[in-house]
Amino acid sequence: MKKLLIYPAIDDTRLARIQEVSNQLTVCNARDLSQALSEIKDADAFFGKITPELLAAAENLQWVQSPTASLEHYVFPELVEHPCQLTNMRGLFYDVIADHVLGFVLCFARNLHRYIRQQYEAEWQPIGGVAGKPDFVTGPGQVSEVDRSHLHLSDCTLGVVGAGSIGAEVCHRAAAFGMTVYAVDPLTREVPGIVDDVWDIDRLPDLLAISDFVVIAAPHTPQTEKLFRTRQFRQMKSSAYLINIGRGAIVDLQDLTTALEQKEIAGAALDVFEIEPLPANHPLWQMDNVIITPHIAAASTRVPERHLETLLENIRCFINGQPFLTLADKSLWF
Ligand SMILES: NC(=O)c1ccc[n+]([C@@H]2O[C@H](COP(=O)([O-])OP(=O)(O)OC[C@H]3O[C@@H](n4cnc5c(N)ncnc54)[C@H](O)[C@@H]3O)[C@@H](O)[C@H]2O)c1
Ligand SMILES: O=C(O)[C@H](O)CO
Repeated sequence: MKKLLIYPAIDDTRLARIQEVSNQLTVCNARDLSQALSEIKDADAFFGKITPELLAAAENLQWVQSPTASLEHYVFPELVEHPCQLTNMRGLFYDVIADHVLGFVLCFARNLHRYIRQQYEAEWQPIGGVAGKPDFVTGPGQVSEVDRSHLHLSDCTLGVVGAGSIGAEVCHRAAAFGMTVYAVDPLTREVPGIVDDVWDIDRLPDLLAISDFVVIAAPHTPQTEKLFRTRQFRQMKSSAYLINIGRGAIVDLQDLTTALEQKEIAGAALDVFEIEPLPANHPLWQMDNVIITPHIAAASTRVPERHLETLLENIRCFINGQPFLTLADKSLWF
């Protein structure tokens, strides 16, 4: 009989669902650290927050399940060296975060974030127009400044950095809006039906140079930390927008602030930040070309059930000796 240790303890409802999975599994839901330290000795599997102390006490551990998709605060050198397999919670948020990204894209394309600010002031002012003189309607074939200030999405290119489950769904949704879509990724070579040729990450400068919207959907890894600095912003079009729903550590916050102040890029929509919460006195809060959401892009009524389903499926795989649904490479952090 295999033994699964859970620590910190989970609620009775989820525990009952786990116990239903198999009669070949003993489940221990540790109430405190001292119980976890004694129970991990003969545990085969672990779900929760593993630490160097717990890992050192384990004599038979074969599998560790992280409760999060991201692993940057989870892996440590002894875990990387340990022979156990590590699985994460990727793949749960693909649709809801892609919706969040397209919400940002639509705001920038149609200036919705700026019109909402104007609405608070009862200000009737087409963006791009002269105050008090709406010049939206011009002669046949004439394009006004107001026209130019509102993007036609099917004229736009969206570039995705990280074509995993979230990045691929962003590609699908952007293509449905008629956008041209490109992506870079170190491993994925195709987003079926949308991008035949996902470029290797060394073509990031090419992606930045052609994109009207750059979407970061990559994990925080040693390779992606501060991947976006002044140099990368300068490689982007000055009319382009940056969207980050991956991890804050991928974008240097000071360099981004400077790039926005100096109009090296047109704007940014950010769900994640190098410093969270973003300090109340940070200049980004006051910029009308910046949209800020407080790390909630994954918030959804469906995610908790998917989270549990992923855990249950990985438990089934473990018991039956099948490949895990969400195996991670411990040394790569994803
Ligand atoms: N904003 C949020 O609340 C929120 C919620 C969930 C996940 N996330 C973040 O989104 C990330 C992606 O989630 P997912 O479910 O799509 O994971 P995933 O594992 O399916 O996809 C990650 C993709 O990033 C690629 N990648 C790795 N290194 C890269 C690099 N150097 N450059 C470009 N791409 C790289 C991987 O090859 C993979 O295709 C997570 O790791 C997490 O950090 C954020
Ligand atoms: O990585 C994850 O699981 C999400 O970002 C929630 O923190």
